[in-house]
Amino acid sequence: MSQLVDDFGRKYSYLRLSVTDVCNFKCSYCLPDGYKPEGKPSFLRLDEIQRLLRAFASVGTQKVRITGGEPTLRKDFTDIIRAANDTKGIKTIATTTNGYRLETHAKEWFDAGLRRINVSMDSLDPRQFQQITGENKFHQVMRGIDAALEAGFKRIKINAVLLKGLNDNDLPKFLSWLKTRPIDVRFIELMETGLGRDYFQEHHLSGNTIKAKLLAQGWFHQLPQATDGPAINFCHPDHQGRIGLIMPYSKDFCSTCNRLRVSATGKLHLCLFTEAGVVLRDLLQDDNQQQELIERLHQQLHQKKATHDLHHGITGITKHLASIGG
Ligand SMILES: Nc1nc2c(ncn2[C@@H]2O[C@H](COP(=O)(O)OP(=O)(O)OP(=O)(O)O)[C@@H](O)[C@H]2O)c(=O)[nH]1
Ligand SMILES: C[S@@+](CC[C@H](N)C(=O)[O-])C[C@H]1O[C@@H](n2cnc3c(N)ncnc32)[C@H](O)[C@@H]1O
Ligand code: SF4
Ligand code: SF4
Repeated sequence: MSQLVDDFGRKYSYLRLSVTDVCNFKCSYCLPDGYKPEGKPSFLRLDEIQRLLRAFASVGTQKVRITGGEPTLRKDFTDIIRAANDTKGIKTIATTTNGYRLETHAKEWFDAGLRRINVSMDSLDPRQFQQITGENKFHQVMRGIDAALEAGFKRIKINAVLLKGLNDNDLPKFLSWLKTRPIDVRFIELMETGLGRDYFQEHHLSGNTIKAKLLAQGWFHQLPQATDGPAINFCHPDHQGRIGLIMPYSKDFCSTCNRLRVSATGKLHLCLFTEAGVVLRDLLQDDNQQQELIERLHQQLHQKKATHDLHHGITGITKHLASIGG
């Protein structure tokens, strides 16, 4: 079956699958008032997820990231990992989590086939962590990161959204933390979403400020590897860990886009900031629908635009990133 390619020649081998919109945190840049259900949610069932993964794998998807909301809130989270692991063609199974269940479940997930974990940790100061996430769970998440390293995860990525006036002075703490740990800390530039224009204007900070500090302290830019995500990575001979910068407002950020998203209710999002989701769920009900599903995917790829429109403040239907998993 042929690989998914868009009209700009970009190939899609990475699926970000959201499995729930629900979240138990209240991150100030994402769900400041907590998760509010819109009607009765009906998220993809395990059998629908299996069919979806099979179809994506047959058109070249090799990596699946399970995200949310908070994906680990799903009771069948381990079964979802297993389903991905059992799908022929899927080579890497990853998740992005706020980490609150890592301490108790890291080993179980590793044994089910999960190999990459990205944990959100916006501050290394417990009080500021609580101020940003609305939860007093700093120590629990930290223990979870240690548990994941012990369980066999080789390198863990930490996501910190760069927030002017909140965590913009935390770089030294992060640097000393990863001196002796195989951890990649990635600073993500705050992205504007439908719910957050005022917040964006108050807190957005360019990743270039971090870049200048790193270069001045002997960190150097590591050449990107084929499997790298959108981060620009920096390393230092005295540090085991690395620093990454995700700068979606930088020039050419989208030129290497290799990812598609499916929402928790089974809609294909061609871009994180798409104007509309494409229903796939009607074609996830029976194994006999696989060919039709694959054709829909190929057709839709022609609609994918060259880049997002964030520079013009156009955020599409993405009210907050919990609705599609970042
Ligand atoms: N604008 C934009 N931001 C992205 C994209 N992919 C990831 N990000 C941002 O980076 C954040 C962290 O992403 P992760 O879920 O950790 O995944 P990743 O950076 O793709 O990680 P790897 O697969 O490990 O490279 C996301 O929540 C987004 O905020 C993308 O395609 N476009
Ligand atoms: C939406 S969350 C979903 C997974 C999980 N709940 C977590 O927090 O890791 C995925 C990532 O999106 C990031 N994120 C959320 N809103 C963002 C925004 N407005 N700008 C940049 N990153 C954002 C979070 O920091 C997190 O690392
Ligand atoms: S960033 Fe993740 S943990 Fe924080 S509110 Fe959004 S979905 Fe929840
Ligand atoms: S913003 Fe859209 S086009 Fe750009 S890298 Fe992200 S998903 Fe791809």
